[in-house]
Amino acid sequence: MLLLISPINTQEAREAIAGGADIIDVKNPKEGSLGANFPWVIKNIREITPKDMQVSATLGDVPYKPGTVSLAAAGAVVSGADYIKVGLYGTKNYSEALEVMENVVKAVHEFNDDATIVASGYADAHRVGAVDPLEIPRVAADSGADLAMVDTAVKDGKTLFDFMDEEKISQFTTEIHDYGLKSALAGSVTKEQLPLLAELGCDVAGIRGAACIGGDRNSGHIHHEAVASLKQLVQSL
Ligand SMILES: O=C[C@H](O)COP(=O)(O)O
Repeated sequence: MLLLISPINTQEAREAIAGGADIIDVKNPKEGSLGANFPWVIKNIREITPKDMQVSATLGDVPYKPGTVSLAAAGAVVSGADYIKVGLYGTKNYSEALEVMENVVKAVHEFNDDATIVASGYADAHRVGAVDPLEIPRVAADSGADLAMVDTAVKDGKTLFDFMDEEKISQFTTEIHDYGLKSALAGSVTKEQLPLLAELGCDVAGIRGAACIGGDRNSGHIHHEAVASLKQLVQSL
């Protein structure tokens, strides 16, 4: 299992790199669960990140606007991201989500054929009217993406497991593996939950809160010691 850590600026990115994160996921929590950051932040973080380490960028909790979202995807790739995450927030069903993802895949591949593309749904999709998370593996596979992910849309202390039980998570990871693709799981995941995530077939664990001092994704800051302790655990699994 790989450890994806979500910094908001270069200072936090340095901490995540020093702590041994596998993927540096540039994010802007002020704009939501998968909030997008600015192109210059992505560019600056790419510049300080070792070349063999992937830099991810979230495009936001995106609306059902395939043109807008594919333009954002192109912007993220041009800014240096080689791992593109799309939060399918404003898409209500499989066909809307597929339309957005197909256009993102096309836009990303115009600039970088090797980039990794992640279709992300939300475990608590019912709270915001988004597409059912169990549709995401099919959306990822049919659109040509590389990973299917779930996160939580509302960051109010509830975790992934408050909305998806072990059986549903397993169903999600098994389906995406059957397509020959990978799974990513997030949603206020704690260090203690990492062994269970690995057991349930998680290929990439996405974390911000648990990598921050005090464990708060908004008021805290990523610290290399917290990241190193997560990484040590992940490596032992
Ligand atoms: O991509 C993963 C997210 O950054 C997870 O953030 P969180 O651990 O604060 O829910």
